[in-house]
Amino acid sequence: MAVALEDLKFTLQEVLDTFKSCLSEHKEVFLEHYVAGWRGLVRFMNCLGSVFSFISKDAVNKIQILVNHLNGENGAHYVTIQSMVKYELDSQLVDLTKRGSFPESGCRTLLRLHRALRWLELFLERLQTSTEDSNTSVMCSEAYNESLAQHHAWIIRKAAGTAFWALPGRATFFDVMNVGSPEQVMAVLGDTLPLISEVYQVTEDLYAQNNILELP
Ligand SMILES: CCCCCCCCCCCCC/C=C/[C@@H](O)[C@H](COP(=O)(O)O)NC(=O)CCCCCCCCCCCCCCC
Repeated sequence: MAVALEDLKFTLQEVLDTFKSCLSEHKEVFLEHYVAGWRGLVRFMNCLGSVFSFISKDAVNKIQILVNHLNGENGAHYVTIQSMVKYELDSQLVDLTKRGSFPESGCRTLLRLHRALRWLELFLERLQTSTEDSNTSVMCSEAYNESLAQHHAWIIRKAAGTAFWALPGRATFFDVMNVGSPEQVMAVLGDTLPLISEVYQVTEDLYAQNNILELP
């Protein structure tokens, strides 16, 4: 029952709001909220059709790895992304140069979602400046080519590129977002984009400082 009610009041606004609660006043990123934000995004993507299920499967898999860390016996080290990075690096729990003993480290797993967050940022920026006749598939693939694609093998790029053509048009896309009129969609985007960008940038800086932006 609780789940059904939650589904009923689902709107993209809430998902985007979750990203707002990610940052502490000291600019630490709470992993629990970060993961909750991703859960919501995946839920949204699932509403767009089954051609995206290979993408959501991978995202769900990665979300689950992080949740397992959070709920595991060392969960206290996983409260923020900052504490996770410190803990895993100090304890040598990360494969730094090639895949080996730690294929499910929090650091490498989160890095994949982090790169996808850049795609989201670029895509939402495009949506925000789009007009009625803008093409969502084009916006999506441009955002992808500028971000995630650079980290994907060609077979994945090909599959992703094909899926993007199945995206609904802008009007339907806005309906699925379920935040109201196009003007309200724009307002939500205007509110939220800076926060997503900030979460992205804080994470990017942290990974750069620790030299872990290219984890295998
Ligand atoms: C709205 C349409 C959704 C477009 C989604 C764009 C992202 C396309 C990503 C294609 C990933 C294909 C699946 C496989 C990926 C993995 O190979 C690859 C590498 O992992 P590995 O190092 O463990 O092997 N994984 C990844 O890069 C992580 C991908 C995570 C993708 C999450 C995408 C969530 C999208 C949420 C859409 C929400 C839209 C909201 C708009 C208002």
